[in-house]
Amino acid sequence: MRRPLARLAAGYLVVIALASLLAPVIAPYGPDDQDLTQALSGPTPQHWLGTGVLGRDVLSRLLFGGRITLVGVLVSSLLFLAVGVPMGVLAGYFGGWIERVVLRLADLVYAVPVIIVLLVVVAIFPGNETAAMVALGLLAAPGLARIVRSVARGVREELYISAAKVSGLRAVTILRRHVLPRLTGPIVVQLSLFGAGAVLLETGLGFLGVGSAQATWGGQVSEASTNLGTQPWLLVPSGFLVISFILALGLVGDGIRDAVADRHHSGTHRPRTSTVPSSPATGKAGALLSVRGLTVAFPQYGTENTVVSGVDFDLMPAEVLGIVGESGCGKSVTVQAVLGLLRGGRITAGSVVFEGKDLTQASRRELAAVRGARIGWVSPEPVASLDPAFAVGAQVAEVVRTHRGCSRGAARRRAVELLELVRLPDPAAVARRYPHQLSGGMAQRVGIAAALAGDPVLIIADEPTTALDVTVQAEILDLLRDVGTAVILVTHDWGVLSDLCQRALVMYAGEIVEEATLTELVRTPRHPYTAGLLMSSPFLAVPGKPLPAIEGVVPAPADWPVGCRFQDRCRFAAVDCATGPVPLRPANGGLTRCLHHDRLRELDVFALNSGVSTTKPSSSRGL
Ligand SMILES: Nc1ncnc2c1ncn2[C@@H]1O[C@H](COP(=O)(O)OP(=O)(O)OP(=O)(O)O)[C@@H](O)[C@H]1O
Repeated sequence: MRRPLARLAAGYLVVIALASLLAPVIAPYGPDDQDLTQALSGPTPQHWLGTGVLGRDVLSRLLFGGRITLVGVLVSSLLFLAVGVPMGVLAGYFGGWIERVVLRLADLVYAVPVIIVLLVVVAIFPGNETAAMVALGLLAAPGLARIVRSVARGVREELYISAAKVSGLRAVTILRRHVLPRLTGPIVVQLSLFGAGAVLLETGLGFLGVGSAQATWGGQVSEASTNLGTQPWLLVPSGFLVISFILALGLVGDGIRDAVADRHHSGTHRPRTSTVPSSPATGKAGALLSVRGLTVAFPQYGTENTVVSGVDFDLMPAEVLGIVGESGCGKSVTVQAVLGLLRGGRITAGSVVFEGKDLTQASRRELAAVRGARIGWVSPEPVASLDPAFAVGAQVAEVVRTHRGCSRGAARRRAVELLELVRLPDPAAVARRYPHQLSGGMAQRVGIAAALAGDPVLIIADEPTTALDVTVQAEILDLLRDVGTAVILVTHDWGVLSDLCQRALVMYAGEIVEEATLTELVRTPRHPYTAGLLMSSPFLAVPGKPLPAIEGVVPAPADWPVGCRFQDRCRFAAVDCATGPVPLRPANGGLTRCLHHDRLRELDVFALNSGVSTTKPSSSRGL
């Protein structure tokens, strides 16, 4: 309802449907009332939309005609849905022989010329348009099944479906709760396309003179076309009605599709923003980005599961900030929330103030203007983040054009400049290559070039070097250091962190447990989790000694304990750690969420670090 065009179109469809329904009450004449003295009159005070060849009132015939046309469209659309959706969902979700049968059936139906079948049907049931519409719905359903099947197949692979299966949910429940809602968008779009096609087909049958003998929209178009020479006006009312109806169906379909997409993909930002209470706390003066109280939840079995809670941090211009932690601690979700890229989840509280504007309150358009232009994104999977169907130069040029609005030629030249900037040898030749012709390191450079295309002031890089070998890693890190923008670097690798970052946040179980400059963090960790991470880093391994590991695993969001979330894995845990939430408090020049950080001096990591400089020697990366 927030989309004005879709709302207008929906209102128009409702008016047309109501007017058709109330035709016996509101039509000025009966559909077949004749007045031969007024034949082909054009608009007059008695006949607002003119009359046909037998002097029948055009407005009345269109109103009555709507009843037959719309019922036909409704019947065929219901059949289209009732047959196509279950076929597609079952084929996509269960696969196997069901899928094979559905696909073969769809192939078979595709091979049948629809219009011939419909002509046969109207020949068998003369003048019965509903029979033709039933046939149309049945013939189009396998096409819908094919589309639904491919989307359902994608959804089937999602981890949460596996989790739902593992947790014993019945297939019907999984299909109803988890699969069907994700299919709404494509189904609505297909339905609006089909509805438009059905109206056109009904009009076509009327035009061919094989439709209903009663007044229909198609019949009106047919009558108008045979009298085009004597009364061209006659085509205006029926033509306008058919065209505007189809247009309105398309707009409503697109509106619903976008609304569904918002809910499932980026609803985080726009429609729900009014429900997000902004944190009263303001950011640090001069900060480029200030995140306060950021809390993110994902839907799970009818409720919402908070996976990141109360994240606060500031990023100054040109600062390089690291976010470190084990897998599943919430690093990626945090940066995705900053970018408004949460898929399926939403921000339930907090603010993300970037250049003075709270992105959680920004409209989709405002967000699109920030993403790519002011904030660049470097993906963890360089090759997968490039479209295999296009040369990489064209892909970078596309981003340049989007943000600069320049000509194609200028965008191509800038793309080559950017490829040169990221130190790709022979950038003009690389620009012509496709992603599969690049190594991982080259693809990541192209990814960085694309991130730089809008001249951003901040680059968010989520595990940018994980998929690369060590020497290429070093080159990519050098590149990120030299781009001159602020950088948020998500990593679980202390080497990468110490190579690039001035300051780091340590995340554990969805919250920041420590924040400090990198030197401080490494020399004197303020949280046992940081100390554990450091001690288990291969960079600090002592030859001949087993690498210490933190016992246990990160608790799943649903199992976060009351109080300190690290308590179950912590050797310093005491009674007070479990009594209530532990706030992030200043300690030794940084921030910690540990009540007993003083006891960390008992750990080996201090001994290991004494005398270790974080200014790395040029021959080795990291600590
Ligand atoms: N789409 C999703 N739906 C439901 N839960 C999700 C989704 N994405 C992430 N989560 C949950 O959010 C939590 C944080 O995940 P996140 O990916 O941010 O961790 P991470 O620290 O970046 O780990 P990694 O280094 O493995 O990416 C995890 O418990 C994860 O299961």
